Amino acid sequence: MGVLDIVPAGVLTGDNVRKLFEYAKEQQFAIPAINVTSSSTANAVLEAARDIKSPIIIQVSQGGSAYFAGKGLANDKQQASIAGAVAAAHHVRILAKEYGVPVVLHSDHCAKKLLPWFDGMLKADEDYYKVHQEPLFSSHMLDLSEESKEENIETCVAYFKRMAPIGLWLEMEIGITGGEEDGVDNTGVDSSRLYTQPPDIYDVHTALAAISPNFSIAAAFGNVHGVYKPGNVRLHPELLQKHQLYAEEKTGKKKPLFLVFHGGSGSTKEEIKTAVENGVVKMNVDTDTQFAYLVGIRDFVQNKSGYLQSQVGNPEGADKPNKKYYDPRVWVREGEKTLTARVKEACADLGNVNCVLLILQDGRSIIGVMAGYDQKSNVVLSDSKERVYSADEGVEEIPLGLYLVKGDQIVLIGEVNEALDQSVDLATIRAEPLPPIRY
Ligand SMILES: O=C(CO)COP(=O)(O)O
Ligand SMILES: O=C[C@H](O)COP(=O)(O)O
Ligand SMILES: [Zn+2]
Ligand SMILES: [Zn+2]
Repeated sequence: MGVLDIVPAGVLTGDNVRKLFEYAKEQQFAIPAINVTSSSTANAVLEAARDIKSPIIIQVSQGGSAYFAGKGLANDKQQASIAGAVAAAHHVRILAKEYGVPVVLHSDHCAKKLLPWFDGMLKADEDYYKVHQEPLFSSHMLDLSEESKEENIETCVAYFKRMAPIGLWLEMEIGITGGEEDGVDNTGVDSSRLYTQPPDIYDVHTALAAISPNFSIAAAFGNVHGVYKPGNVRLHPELLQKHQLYAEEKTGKKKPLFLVFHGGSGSTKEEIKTAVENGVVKMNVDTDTQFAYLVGIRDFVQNKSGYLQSQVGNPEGADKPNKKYYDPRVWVREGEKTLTARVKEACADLGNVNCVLLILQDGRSIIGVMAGYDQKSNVVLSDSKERVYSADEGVEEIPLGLYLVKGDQIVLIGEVNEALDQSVDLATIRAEPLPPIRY
């Protein structure tokens, strides 16, 4: 049974969102939530999900929404953030079905001072509901964690009463995510506030469960936005088990909480695994995917420098045109490929892969991601480049194995007898010199 037996492809709303998260909790995997800021980044995320046949969460922050609308627009009343979020939502709604994967369409942190942005999105959801009997978005986050617990819960309850009847999921935050988020600088916050206590979580659960089961809690366990030098961030995902046990004792239900992991970038595979074991169903990743998007473009600009200095004239001749190098569809595409690869890695870390996935890497350097699906006759392998290799296209069954992506070619390095989801340290298996490290 796969995820498409549980929920349909396309943007999910209402009980389908809960069904997906319930399935994830049961099966002990989580879904990455990737911040997008443009159609290009949104498409690259959808492409990753499509390649590995996995559900995905696409989210926009308040600043990301304004960027989606265009930085040239005024945003003094959150009008650009509202319009940008709505535009992003329609874009994702139209394309999610084409990519054929379930998508949770979400808005990220909304602090008290940004509530006009939230109000604008909620109005768009209500208007959409009148026509389509479902909201525009799947879910929204409220982040009143800077305020008192009472005010935080009260605000969430008031909004949730409006959201639940139209099929919107609510994510709320209690305890503070360190680092920076839109207009809120939590870099100097007292470290005790970075770890939420079980009774506080349970108070949230009690207040929201009285309205609807469709909500999740971003509990702080030392999470920080951004990536810093090792040792700066002390993540304690094992604390999440205490929240589950506390709520379990009170409610009599096993692992009753849907938990959200903020600040996913830079986390170790072990930390991620522990979080998922303790009921995390969503992990936010922004900083690492921002960097991944840069890498492909950076490398292209560096490697093709001689072709990018003028419209005409390159190392092959003074009269050679360079259009096929400076066309944004060429160089932006390189960023999309490296972003797609990083999203697949996040999916693999979270166990959110409905096929065989091989990540070829040297330490933290990804040099290729292979997604495959082998049902004997129907092999599909993607090298996270343009092509998807499939049996239908006349490519014969491709054995499961360790592959090296070399230019447009995929080279089999070694066969593997059983399906596996794993990262492969190329240094231990390579039979030939490493290609240039791309990541
Ligand atoms: O939590 C996040 C967005 O809400 C993302 O955090 P990172 O940028 O640290 O991945
Ligand atoms: O809040 C965390 C997310 O990474 C959003 O970031 P942003 O506000 O820079 O868009
Ligand atoms: Zn916060
Ligand atoms: Zn966050």
